[in-house]
Amino acid sequence: MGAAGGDDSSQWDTESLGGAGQEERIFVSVRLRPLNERESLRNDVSDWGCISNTTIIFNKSVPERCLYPTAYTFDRVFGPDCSTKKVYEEGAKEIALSVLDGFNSSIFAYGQTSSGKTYTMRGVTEFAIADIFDYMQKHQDREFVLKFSAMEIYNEVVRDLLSPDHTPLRLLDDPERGTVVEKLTEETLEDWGHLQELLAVCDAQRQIGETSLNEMSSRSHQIIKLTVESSAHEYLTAGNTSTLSATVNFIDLAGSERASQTSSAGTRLKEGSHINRSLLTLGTVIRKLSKGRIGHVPYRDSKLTRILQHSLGGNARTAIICTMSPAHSHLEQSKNTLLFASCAKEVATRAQVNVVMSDKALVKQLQREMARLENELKNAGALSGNISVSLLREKESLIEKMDREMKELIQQRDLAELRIAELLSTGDAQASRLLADSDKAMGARPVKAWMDTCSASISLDVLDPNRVDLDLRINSGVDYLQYPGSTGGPFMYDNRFSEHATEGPKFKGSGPNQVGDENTQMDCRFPIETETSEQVQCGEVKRTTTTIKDRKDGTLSPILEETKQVAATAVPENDNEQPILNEKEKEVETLMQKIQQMQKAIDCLMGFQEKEQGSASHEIKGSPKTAILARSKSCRTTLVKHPSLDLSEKVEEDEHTPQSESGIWHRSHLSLSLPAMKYSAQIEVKSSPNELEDVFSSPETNFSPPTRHSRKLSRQDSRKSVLSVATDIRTPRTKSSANNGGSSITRLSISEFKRLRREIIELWASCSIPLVHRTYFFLLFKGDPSDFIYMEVELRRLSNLKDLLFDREKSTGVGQTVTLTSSLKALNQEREMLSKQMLRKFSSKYRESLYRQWGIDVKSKQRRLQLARLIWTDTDDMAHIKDSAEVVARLIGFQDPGQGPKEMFGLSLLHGAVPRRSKNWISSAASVL
Ligand SMILES: Nc1ncnc2c1ncn2[C@@H]1O[C@H](COP(=O)(O)OP(=O)(O)OP(=O)(O)O)[C@@H](O)[C@H]1O
Repeated sequence: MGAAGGDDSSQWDTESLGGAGQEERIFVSVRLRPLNERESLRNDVSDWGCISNTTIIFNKSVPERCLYPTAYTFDRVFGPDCSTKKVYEEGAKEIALSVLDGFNSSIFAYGQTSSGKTYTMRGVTEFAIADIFDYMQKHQDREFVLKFSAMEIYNEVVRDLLSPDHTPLRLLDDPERGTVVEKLTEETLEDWGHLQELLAVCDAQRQIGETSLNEMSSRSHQIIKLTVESSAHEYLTAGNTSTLSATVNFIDLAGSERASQTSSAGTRLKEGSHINRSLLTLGTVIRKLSKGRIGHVPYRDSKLTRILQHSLGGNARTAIICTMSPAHSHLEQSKNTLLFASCAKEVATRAQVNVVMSDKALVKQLQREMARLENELKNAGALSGNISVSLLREKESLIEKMDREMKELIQQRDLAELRIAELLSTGDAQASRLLADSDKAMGARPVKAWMDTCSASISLDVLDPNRVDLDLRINSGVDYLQYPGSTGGPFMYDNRFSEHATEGPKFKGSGPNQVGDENTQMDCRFPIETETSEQVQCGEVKRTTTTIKDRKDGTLSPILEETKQVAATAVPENDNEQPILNEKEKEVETLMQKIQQMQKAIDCLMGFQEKEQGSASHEIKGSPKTAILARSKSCRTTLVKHPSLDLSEKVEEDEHTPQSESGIWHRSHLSLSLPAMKYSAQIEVKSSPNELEDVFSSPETNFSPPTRHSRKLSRQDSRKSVLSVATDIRTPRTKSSANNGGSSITRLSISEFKRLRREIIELWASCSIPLVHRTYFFLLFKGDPSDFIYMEVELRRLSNLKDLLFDREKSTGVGQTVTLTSSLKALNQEREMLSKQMLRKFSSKYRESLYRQWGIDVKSKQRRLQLARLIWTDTDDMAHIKDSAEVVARLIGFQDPGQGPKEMFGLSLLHGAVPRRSKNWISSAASVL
């Protein structure tokens, strides 16, 4: 251990000391005193010897040696011949003088009674204080203040050794300084002489008693505290200096003793008991600390450990000098001392420089700190303001740029879609030519007449841009070829032949085509040529399962019969046409891929824009995002209104066979992939009016369900437009024949529509949604492409509402607290209201018919209420739902629900909400979502 405080260059350089907050082990040394006169007289032998500066060994001549370790190593070991000066220099000085650097420090003397603790500590204390005086002498640039105090802990009572008053002192817990002794006398040490006086007072005051082992046995623990405060003169005059303040403790513990050895009794015995108990606590604390502070450290179990808490593993540098008697008679006590020393050397402390600031300096420093913080705040504010403004501008320009790009992409996509439609629509010419060529080759009839009866439409599924639904229809009246598609999905290849048509397409049959055969495998190819003649395009209807139906009378129509024959004949492929076809396929593929890429970019841009604009709530997750490009190339309508056609009902009956009973509505699904392509052609685009017939018409009741509102969503909302573009492109030929009635608008996936509607209906029931809302929604949305958006929104709103209802009472954000119970209650009230309306709105005759229809006894009590409570209850029965909607619609007066636009479905789902129109149904819906 080197001398601390002696090196001027490092006195005030706390960092160079490396002790600021750094962990440091307790410095443990052992001092072995010589056998004293008494021991020598007893012919006691010395059991211990020091073999080096750090190792003490047990005397091998003693038989018990085998029971104990024979060698102990410590930071320093001092033999019997070592002077106290050396013990101080090498075992305590550095620690003691670190007080001059602002570190608290403690020097302990621990050992059995009469082992030389007092002898050692007296010397160490004097040497240390002498060095401190010396240091002060050498550092006139600083002003030092030494404060001396002393106390003893006698029989677990703290006493002031500098005061004649032996009143026990209280221990106080100070949050900063730890345990402090209240009213402890503190003398400012003036000089060496003063120190000697004070030490003498302490000696005089300390409890000393005679035991058989020590004539002057210390019966108490003595703690001498020397607090060193220092500050530089130059700063003192400026009034803003900080002061280093630290305390060094010189602790002379009472010695552990055996009553049998000390022959103590009475007072001595009691003293010894307290001494041993407090030393036991000290040993426990040291042992616990040596194991890494695991668990509770019982500092408060004794006043000694409580007062010395900081010195034992806290903010202090600590050195322990363990004193030992070498006498064989004290072997047991010596071993205990060495055991204690072994534990102590494992204990770590964490000393920090203690700086005390003067009030003036403190005020000045606080002012500086405040100014600095204010400055930082200003800078931060200015910086963040600048950042916010620039960030905002950046985002705005980004949004504008994205908007432009998005519009461009949408335009390109639309053009691409139109291009494909154009290619396909003009394909009939090519098809006619090729078919005619083929027919000529096989002596068949010209195909032009047949082609005039054909229709084709193409549907682009934006959700799955790889898919293009090609809808080819050949009208035939009652006879038809039906291509349900390999999967039986909703998109079917529609192929109807006109009764009067004389020609049909060429089929390359791959299986037997017997009259009346069903599920015949056929390979059907439709070569299509572009009108622009820029490139040749080919659409190919892949291998499909063909169902051939007879006339009612069991005979085949001529065209059907001929077609079947043609199909069975299997025209050989024209090798010359194949490259052309491939080229066309490639172009279509290129177009489709371009569309796909553009759509992705649009979606990406819009998604990002919404995110940027904080309008993510408008996003409709899981939306089918299906865009339709339906194009008729037929001179006749391809979707003929049939009196018995109720598509929605048919769909309900069989999801996997989307063909009408009459079989006049079929589609074929054609999937094509197209690479990117740039378009510049200007193609006239015209939107067709929505001409779908009301699939919910109810002939029995003459009820007029809502007519279609405009299916076309505003282009102002580009997202909406992307989601629900429904464009019908007609060639002049189509236009000229449009008045034949019907429409070529292609419906979206009916199974998807059904799935959504079913989910919605179930959620209506789960959430006890008002029947009026259900009715209006049910009647207004029937599967039109644009309906999907509304349905997705409705589904999402309902899902969220269900989460709310089934979770716990939550505010809906509209000032209402909705629970499942309250919804149900409101629903019951609505049913009661409807039952009352029945009396006013329905004639008794009609009511009776309703009772009978709904299986209610016409003479039973509360018949109207029964009916009101029956409607909208069976979510699985679509007929029930439809009838329920009809009843409610009549009661509420939805005579022309079509006047109520779809936009009204931004209204609240909650009971009591008055249906109203919303200017922006999406934002309204978003508020609920
Ligand atoms: N290293 C030493 N060299 C010579 N004499 C010593 C040494 N250590 C102690 N002594 C003597 O041994 C006797 C007991 O010493 P001291 O009183 O310091 O023991 P102690 O540990 O303080 O005992 P207690 O715990 O009973 O107070 C004293 O007379 C002292 O002078």
